[in-house]
Amino acid sequence: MTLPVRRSRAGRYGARRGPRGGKGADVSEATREPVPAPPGTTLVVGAAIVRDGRLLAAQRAAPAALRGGWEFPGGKVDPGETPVQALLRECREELDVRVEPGPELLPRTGAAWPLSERAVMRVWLARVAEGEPRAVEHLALRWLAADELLDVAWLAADLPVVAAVRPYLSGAWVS
Ligand SMILES: Nc1nc2c([nH]c(=O)n2[C@H]2C[C@H](O)[C@@H](COP(=O)(O)OP(=O)(O)OP(=O)(O)O)O2)c(=O)[nH]1
Repeated sequence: MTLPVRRSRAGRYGARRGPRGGKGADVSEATREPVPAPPGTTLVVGAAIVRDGRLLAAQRAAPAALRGGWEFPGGKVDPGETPVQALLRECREELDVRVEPGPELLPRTGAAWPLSERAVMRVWLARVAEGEPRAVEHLALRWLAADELLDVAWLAADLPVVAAVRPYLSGAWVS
């Protein structure tokens, strides 16, 4: 069966379907040209770290309004940094691990996942290449199996991303 492609986006990102059809989203290679956030928009990056069929979720400690909410490890891209550099830095700072980014998880519409009126997030599938994640800045970490994905209170904007990760929990995207 030929899987549908999103032609308008495929050219820009070199997007391809995931190995199992990637029902929730398209993926692209981490090495593609970075896509800047629209002017006036903060670009956040997140790592969907998968191991043994589980997704790593991290519980925010701050600010107060977000404390207790669960998210993808990551943060804002600093000036002069590429998004992938920011992803690696944030995972080192927050989890004390080196991650290896895989394909980017793309929303069906738009260049990135909307977080708010002023922020968007780009998310890469990733695996731990070195170290064991520990909650350096977060309250807690959890490895969530497919049937546990919604057991934690994700930040609202993350829910579509979590749904998009689900088909990739098999780790089959790791070549
Ligand atoms: N890291 C991360 N941030 C998220 C997610 N979902 C979501 O809405 N956000 C929001 C929360 C924050 O308002 C913003 C990211 O800011 P951050 O505080 O993580 O960034 P940072 O580590 O660079 O922190 P700072 O230098 O600004 O203190 O994006 C997510 O899954 N991961």
